[in-house]
Amino acid sequence: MTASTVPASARDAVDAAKVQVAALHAELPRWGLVVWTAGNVSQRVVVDPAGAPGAADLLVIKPSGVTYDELTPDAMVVCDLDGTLLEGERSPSSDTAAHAYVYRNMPEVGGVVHTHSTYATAWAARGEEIPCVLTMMADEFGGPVPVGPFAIIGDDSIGRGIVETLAGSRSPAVLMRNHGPFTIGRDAKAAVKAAVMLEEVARTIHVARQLGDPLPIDPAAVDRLYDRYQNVYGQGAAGGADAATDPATNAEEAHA
Ligand SMILES: O=C(CO)[C@@H](O)[C@@H](O)COP(=O)(O)O
Repeated sequence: MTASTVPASARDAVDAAKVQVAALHAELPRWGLVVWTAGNVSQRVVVDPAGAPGAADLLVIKPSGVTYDELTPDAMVVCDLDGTLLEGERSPSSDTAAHAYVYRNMPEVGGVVHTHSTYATAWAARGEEIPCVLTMMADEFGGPVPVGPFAIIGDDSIGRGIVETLAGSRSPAVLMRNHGPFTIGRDAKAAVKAAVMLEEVARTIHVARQLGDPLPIDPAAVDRLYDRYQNVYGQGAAGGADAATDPATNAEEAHA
Protein backbone atom coordinates (compact mmCIF):
# COMPACT_ATOMS: atom_id res chain seq x y z
CA MET A 1 0.00 0.00 0.00
CA THR A 2 1.51 3.37 -1.01
CA ALA A 3 1.82 5.85 1.85
CA SER A 4 -0.88 8.51 1.91
CA THR A 5 0.22 12.14 1.50
CA VAL A 6 -3.12 13.60 2.54
CA PRO A 7 -2.42 16.36 5.10
CA ALA A 8 -3.35 15.31 8.65
CA SER A 9 -5.45 18.49 8.92
CA ALA A 10 -7.66 17.22 6.10
CA ARG A 11 -8.05 13.66 7.38
CA ASP A 12 -11.52 13.91 8.85
CA ALA A 13 -12.89 15.89 5.90
CA VAL A 14 -11.39 13.43 3.42
CA ASP A 15 -12.84 10.44 5.28
CA ALA A 16 -16.28 12.06 5.34
CA ALA A 17 -16.04 12.83 1.64
CA LYS A 18 -15.11 9.21 0.91
CA VAL A 19 -18.31 8.02 2.59
CA GLN A 20 -20.43 10.55 0.67
CA VAL A 21 -18.79 9.96 -2.72
CA ALA A 22 -18.99 6.18 -2.36
CA ALA A 23 -22.71 6.41 -1.52
CA LEU A 24 -23.36 8.81 -4.41
CA HIS A 25 -21.74 6.48 -6.93
CA ALA A 26 -24.47 3.96 -6.04
CA GLU A 27 -27.03 6.57 -7.15
CA LEU A 28 -25.78 6.45 -10.75
CA PRO A 29 -26.96 2.86 -11.53
CA ARG A 30 -29.91 3.36 -9.18
CA TRP A 31 -31.24 6.18 -11.39
CA GLY A 32 -30.31 4.40 -14.65
CA LEU A 33 -27.56 6.89 -15.56
CA VAL A 34 -24.71 4.43 -16.27
CA VAL A 35 -23.86 1.04 -17.69
CA TRP A 36 -20.93 -0.98 -16.35
CA THR A 37 -18.39 1.63 -15.07
CA ALA A 38 -19.27 4.50 -17.40
CA GLY A 39 -19.68 7.30 -14.91
CA ASN A 40 -18.00 9.02 -12.00
CA VAL A 41 -18.60 11.38 -9.10
CA SER A 42 -16.15 13.59 -7.21
CA GLN A 43 -16.28 16.00 -4.31
CA ARG A 44 -13.98 18.86 -3.45
CA VAL A 45 -12.34 18.79 -0.01
CA VAL A 46 -11.55 22.34 1.15
CA VAL A 47 -8.31 22.36 3.16
CA ASP A 48 -8.41 25.99 4.32
CA PRO A 49 -9.48 26.00 7.99
CA ALA A 50 -11.47 29.15 7.19
CA GLY A 51 -13.43 27.14 4.62
CA ALA A 52 -12.36 29.09 1.55
CA PRO A 53 -11.98 26.90 -1.58
CA GLY A 54 -8.58 27.18 -3.23
CA ALA A 55 -5.85 25.63 -5.34
CA ALA A 56 -4.61 23.52 -2.40
CA ASP A 57 -7.94 21.70 -2.12
CA LEU A 58 -8.24 17.98 -2.71
CA LEU A 59 -10.75 15.88 -4.57
CA VAL A 60 -12.19 12.47 -3.77
CA ILE A 61 -13.20 10.33 -6.75
CA LYS A 62 -13.66 6.69 -7.69
CA PRO A 63 -10.85 4.53 -9.04
CA SER A 64 -10.95 3.98 -12.79
CA GLY A 65 -12.84 1.01 -14.23
CA VAL A 66 -14.11 -0.38 -10.92
CA THR A 67 -17.72 -1.59 -10.87
CA TYR A 68 -20.15 0.21 -8.60
CA ASP A 69 -20.69 -2.77 -6.29
CA GLU A 70 -17.02 -2.50 -5.30
CA LEU A 71 -17.06 1.24 -4.64
CA THR A 72 -16.82 1.33 -0.84
CA PRO A 73 -15.52 4.39 1.01
CA ASP A 74 -12.12 2.71 1.37
CA ALA A 75 -12.02 2.14 -2.40
CA MET A 76 -12.21 5.89 -3.11
CA VAL A 77 -9.02 7.70 -4.11
CA VAL A 78 -7.78 11.18 -3.23
CA CYS A 79 -6.03 13.58 -5.62
CA ASP A 80 -4.81 17.14 -5.53
CA LEU A 81 -6.19 19.63 -8.06
CA ASP A 82 -3.41 18.76 -10.49
CA GLY A 83 -4.80 15.23 -10.55
CA THR A 84 -1.86 13.76 -8.64
CA LEU A 85 -2.80 10.70 -6.59
CA LEU A 86 -2.30 11.33 -2.87
CA GLU A 87 -4.12 8.34 -1.40
CA GLY A 88 -5.45 5.08 -2.76
CA GLU A 89 -4.43 1.74 -4.09
CA ARG A 90 -5.74 2.15 -7.64
CA SER A 91 -5.51 4.68 -10.47
CA PRO A 92 -8.05 7.51 -10.24
CA SER A 93 -10.93 7.90 -12.68
CA SER A 94 -9.85 8.62 -16.25
CA ASP A 95 -11.87 11.86 -15.97
CA THR A 96 -9.92 13.13 -12.96
CA ALA A 97 -8.17 15.80 -15.03
CA ALA A 98 -11.55 17.19 -16.12
CA HIS A 99 -12.91 17.23 -12.57
CA ALA A 100 -9.70 18.84 -11.27
CA TYR A 101 -9.77 21.54 -13.97
CA VAL A 102 -13.32 22.45 -12.99
CA TYR A 103 -12.36 22.72 -9.31
CA ARG A 104 -9.31 24.87 -10.11
CA ASN A 105 -11.31 27.28 -12.25
CA MET A 106 -14.73 27.28 -10.56
CA PRO A 107 -14.16 27.75 -6.79
CA GLU A 108 -17.91 27.77 -6.17
CA VAL A 109 -18.14 24.17 -7.42
CA GLY A 110 -17.94 21.46 -4.78
CA GLY A 111 -19.03 18.44 -6.80
CA VAL A 112 -18.69 17.13 -10.37
CA VAL A 113 -20.44 14.20 -12.07
CA HIS A 114 -19.93 12.60 -15.46
CA THR A 115 -22.23 10.02 -17.02
CA HIS A 116 -23.18 8.68 -20.45
CA SER A 117 -26.89 8.60 -19.66
CA THR A 118 -28.79 7.63 -22.78
CA TYR A 119 -31.02 10.58 -23.62
CA ALA A 120 -28.61 13.33 -22.56
CA THR A 121 -25.84 11.59 -24.51
CA ALA A 122 -28.08 11.36 -27.56
CA TRP A 123 -28.44 15.16 -27.49
CA ALA A 124 -24.62 15.36 -27.14
CA ALA A 125 -24.21 13.08 -30.15
CA ARG A 126 -26.23 15.56 -32.21
CA GLY A 127 -24.37 18.52 -30.72
CA GLU A 128 -27.77 20.06 -29.93
CA GLU A 129 -28.53 22.00 -26.75
CA ILE A 130 -31.63 20.95 -24.82
CA PRO A 131 -34.13 23.82 -25.11
CA CYS A 132 -35.79 25.22 -21.99
CA VAL A 133 -39.37 24.12 -22.75
CA LEU A 134 -40.33 22.61 -19.36
CA THR A 135 -40.85 24.29 -16.00
CA MET A 136 -38.58 21.55 -14.56
CA MET A 137 -35.82 22.81 -16.85
CA ALA A 138 -36.34 26.40 -15.72
CA ASP A 139 -36.26 25.20 -12.09
CA GLU A 140 -33.06 23.18 -12.24
CA PHE A 141 -31.16 24.59 -15.22
CA GLY A 142 -32.39 28.19 -15.47
CA GLY A 143 -32.45 27.91 -19.25
CA PRO A 144 -31.21 25.58 -21.99
CA VAL A 145 -28.55 22.94 -21.33
CA PRO A 146 -25.59 24.00 -23.50
CA VAL A 147 -23.29 21.90 -25.67
CA GLY A 148 -19.53 21.92 -25.10
CA PRO A 149 -16.86 21.22 -27.72
CA PHE A 150 -15.65 17.82 -28.85
CA ALA A 151 -12.63 17.02 -26.69
CA ILE A 152 -10.63 13.83 -26.33
CA ILE A 153 -9.93 12.49 -22.82
CA GLY A 154 -6.36 12.69 -21.57
CA ASP A 155 -5.58 16.34 -20.85
CA ASP A 156 -7.32 19.57 -19.75
CA SER A 157 -9.38 19.92 -22.95
CA ILE A 158 -12.57 18.39 -21.53
CA GLY A 159 -12.31 20.43 -18.33
CA ARG A 160 -11.60 23.60 -20.31
CA GLY A 161 -14.62 22.88 -22.52
CA ILE A 162 -16.85 22.44 -19.47
CA VAL A 163 -15.69 25.67 -17.79
CA GLU A 164 -15.80 27.79 -20.94
CA THR A 165 -19.25 26.51 -21.91
CA LEU A 166 -20.76 27.03 -18.45
CA ALA A 167 -19.28 30.50 -18.08
CA GLY A 168 -22.23 32.90 -18.14
CA SER A 169 -24.76 30.03 -17.97
CA ARG A 170 -26.98 29.15 -15.05
CA SER A 171 -27.01 25.52 -16.12
CA PRO A 172 -25.30 23.01 -13.82
CA ALA A 173 -25.03 20.68 -16.82
CA VAL A 174 -23.13 20.69 -20.10
CA LEU A 175 -23.38 18.20 -22.96
CA MET A 176 -19.84 17.56 -24.21
CA ARG A 177 -20.29 16.97 -27.95
CA ASN A 178 -20.06 13.34 -29.09
CA HIS A 179 -19.27 12.31 -25.51
CA GLY A 180 -21.89 12.95 -22.82
CA PRO A 181 -22.99 15.10 -19.89
CA PHE A 182 -20.95 16.62 -17.08
CA THR A 183 -22.77 18.25 -14.17
CA ILE A 184 -21.60 20.48 -11.33
CA GLY A 185 -23.00 21.51 -7.97
CA ARG A 186 -22.21 23.08 -4.62
CA ASP A 187 -21.42 19.53 -3.52
CA ALA A 188 -21.39 16.07 -5.06
CA LYS A 189 -25.00 15.42 -4.04
CA ALA A 190 -26.19 18.51 -5.93
CA ALA A 191 -24.18 17.45 -8.98
CA VAL A 192 -25.75 13.96 -8.89
CA LYS A 193 -29.20 15.54 -8.64
CA ALA A 194 -28.43 17.67 -11.70
CA ALA A 195 -27.41 14.52 -13.59
CA VAL A 196 -30.67 12.79 -12.61
CA MET A 197 -32.81 15.79 -13.60
CA LEU A 198 -30.84 16.23 -16.84
CA GLU A 199 -31.60 12.70 -18.00
CA GLU A 200 -35.27 13.18 -17.12
CA VAL A 201 -35.70 16.39 -19.15
CA ALA A 202 -33.57 15.03 -22.02
CA ARG A 203 -35.94 12.06 -22.27
CA THR A 204 -39.16 14.06 -21.90
CA ILE A 205 -38.22 16.62 -24.54
CA HIS A 206 -37.04 13.87 -26.89
CA VAL A 207 -40.46 12.25 -26.54
CA ALA A 208 -42.26 15.58 -27.02
CA ARG A 209 -40.37 16.25 -30.23
CA GLN A 210 -41.56 13.01 -31.78
CA LEU A 211 -45.02 14.55 -32.13
CA GLY A 212 -44.28 18.21 -32.72
CA ASP A 213 -42.29 21.27 -31.75
CA PRO A 214 -42.17 21.89 -28.00
CA LEU A 215 -43.30 25.38 -27.06
CA PRO A 216 -40.79 27.85 -25.61
CA ILE A 217 -41.23 29.44 -22.18
CA ASP A 218 -41.08 33.22 -21.86
CA PRO A 219 -37.62 34.18 -20.49
CA ALA A 220 -39.19 36.24 -17.68
CA ALA A 221 -41.14 33.17 -16.59
CA VAL A 222 -37.92 31.10 -16.70
CA ASP A 223 -36.28 33.63 -14.38
CA ARG A 224 -39.20 33.51 -11.94
CA LEU A 225 -39.32 29.71 -11.93
CA TYR A 226 -35.55 29.44 -11.45
CA ASP A 227 -35.54 31.93 -8.59
CA ARG A 228 -38.41 30.17 -6.82
CA TYR A 229 -36.93 26.71 -7.18
CA GLN A 230 -33.42 27.71 -6.14
CA ASN A 231 -34.52 29.82 -3.17
CA VAL A 232 -37.98 28.72 -1.99
CA TYR A 233 -38.74 25.15 -3.11
CA GLY A 234 -38.36 22.34 -0.62
CA GLN A 235 -36.82 23.53 2.64
CA GLY A 236 -35.58 26.87 1.39
CA ALA A 237 -32.39 27.92 -0.43
CA ALA A 238 -31.27 25.01 -2.61
CA GLY A 239 -33.91 22.93 -0.84
CA GLY A 240 -34.44 21.08 -4.06
CA ALA A 241 -31.07 19.41 -3.73
CA ASP A 242 -31.77 18.51 -0.09
CA ALA A 243 -35.19 17.14 -0.90
CA ALA A 244 -33.68 13.89 -2.11
CA THR A 245 -33.29 11.23 0.56
CA ASP A 246 -29.82 10.63 1.90
CA PRO A 247 -27.81 8.67 -0.71
CA ALA A 248 -26.05 6.79 2.04
CA THR A 249 -29.46 5.46 3.13
CA ASN A 250 -30.33 4.75 -0.49
CA ALA A 251 -27.10 2.84 -0.91
CA GLU A 252 -27.88 0.68 2.12
CA GLU A 253 -31.40 0.04 0.81
CA ALA A 254 -30.12 -0.66 -2.69
CA HIS A 255 -27.67 -3.24 -1.43
CA ALA A 256 -29.95 -4.65 1.30
O1 LIG B 1 -16.01 8.15 -21.02
C1 LIG B 1 -15.12 7.58 -20.42
C2 LIG B 1 -13.99 6.94 -21.12
O2 LIG B 1 -14.02 7.30 -22.49
C3 LIG B 1 -15.16 7.55 -18.92
O3 LIG B 1 -15.91 8.65 -18.49
C4 LIG B 1 -15.89 6.33 -18.36
O4 LIG B 1 -15.45 5.18 -19.01
C5 LIG B 1 -15.64 6.23 -16.86
O5 LIG B 1 -14.26 6.08 -16.67
P1 LIG B 1 -13.66 5.81 -15.19
O6 LIG B 1 -14.10 4.42 -14.77
O7 LIG B 1 -14.22 6.87 -14.25
O8 LIG B 1 -12.17 5.93 -15.38
